[in-house]
Amino acid sequence: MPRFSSEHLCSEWLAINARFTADAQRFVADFARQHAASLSEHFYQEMLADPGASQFLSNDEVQNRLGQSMQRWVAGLFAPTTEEDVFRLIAEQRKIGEVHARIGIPVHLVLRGARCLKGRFVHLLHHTSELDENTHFAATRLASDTIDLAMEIMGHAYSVSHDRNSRAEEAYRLFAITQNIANEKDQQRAALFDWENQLMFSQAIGTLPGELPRIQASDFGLWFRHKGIHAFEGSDEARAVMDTMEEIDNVLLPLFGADEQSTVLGTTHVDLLKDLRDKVKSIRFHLGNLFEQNNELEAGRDVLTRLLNRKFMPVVLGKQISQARAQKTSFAVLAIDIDYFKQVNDNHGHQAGDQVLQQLALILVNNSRSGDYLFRLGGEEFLLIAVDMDATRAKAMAEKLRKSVEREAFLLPDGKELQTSISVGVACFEGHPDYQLLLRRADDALYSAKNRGRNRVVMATATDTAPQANPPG
Ligand SMILES: Nc1nc2c(ncn2[C@@H]2O[C@H](COP(=O)(O)OP(=O)(O)OP(=O)(O)O)[C@@H](O)[C@H]2O)c(=O)[nH]1
Repeated sequence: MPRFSSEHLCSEWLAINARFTADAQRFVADFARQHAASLSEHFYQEMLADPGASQFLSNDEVQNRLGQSMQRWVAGLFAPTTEEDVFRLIAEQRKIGEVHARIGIPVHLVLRGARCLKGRFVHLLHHTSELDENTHFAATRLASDTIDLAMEIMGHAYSVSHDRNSRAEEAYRLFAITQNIANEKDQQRAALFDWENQLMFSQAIGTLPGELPRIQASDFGLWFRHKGIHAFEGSDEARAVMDTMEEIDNVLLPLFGADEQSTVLGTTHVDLLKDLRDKVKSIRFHLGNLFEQNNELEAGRDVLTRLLNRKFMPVVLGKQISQARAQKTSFAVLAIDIDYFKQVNDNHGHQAGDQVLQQLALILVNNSRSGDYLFRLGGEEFLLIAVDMDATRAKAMAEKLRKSVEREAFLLPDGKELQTSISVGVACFEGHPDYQLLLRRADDALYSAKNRGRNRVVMATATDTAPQANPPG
């Protein structure tokens, strides 16, 4: 999606301001600052009364934070004095748009919120007795145009981010259905070949048309109709495979069976065979393309450890958050990092380091449940998403993991053994819809575990409070 450059938007922002006198600009900026708190309060009253919007605002943390952010946003929007200020404002609107997309707030609610704010702003201006008619008119236009431009920038960032999230979501769905794409591809090609052989044999021995093996009922047909079609949903090629299978079963197969020289509706037996072969060829061709296009799905896994890589982390966290909010459950995020891993590489070589990473991945797999998600985020950093988990159990799980690593004798390529340890930062979902906040809390807790001496678990307690250390042992 093409987007206007920051320079272009900056010139538009400045052009809006330039249409008004310096006095009018100052007045609006002061007015916004003075009324930021009451505008924010009005906004939340209105939005909480809306059942569609209140689900995104029902959490205390959201309300407290958003109330303050909203006041800052209103107070800062009309006060740019330099180009640098405008660039900063543009970046801020983009960031807000991205957060809205990440949280999944429907765009109409964002626009509704903007309308509500604008209406209140105009209302307050209207009831300000000190204003002469000209200033009132200028202030209303300036406020309105500025909010519109801010919403436009926000809206654009929203759609770009939303598109990206949808593509990741789509890829994840596909990934989940067809776990090992290379295997699946070989298996399905073989299944298609099997059906073709069976058909040739059946028709060679004179099987009646009604009893010939139907492609839609074959292993390949079943897989494609029930799994493939979902995995490749929306693609023209998948539709073409479905149509071709239907045509083979419903049009071509009933024409078989007559003796070899006869013609059916002007079509000879040989023509029929050629037609069938062409149709199977086209299925094979489309299938190859479908798998080819989705080859990058394998990129969802880390090659060294076979854990998930960070590609699908936003999708998985987004899904967990929606589920936890809907079912009023909790889950935990464990940020895990090997201590002094650089020394392993330095002292024993990179290959030894790789082997340690693989063994650690195995310990993580063995100490988590099959519903949990394990990611290698890069280097020696791992992330465990422990589903249906409260803080007490998450802490126990992290401790168990830490102890398992501490006890493990890691085997090196030269046959020697090595002891190592991990630091873990644990954050539990608290109701905030933005997964970045949760990750940040887990990261801060991990950072704190490192600072306090490593080989320990630190729980990130409630938002904005200092993480609490859990002494090792
Ligand atoms: N063997 C191997 N090493 C890697 C890989 N990815 C990153 N590393 C190394 O991991 C090391 C990470 O070192 P640091 O970030 O300094 O952290 P550390 O030594 O573990 O220290 P603390 O985390 O502070 O306890 C670096 O030396 C990287 O080169 C990999 O895939 N294989």
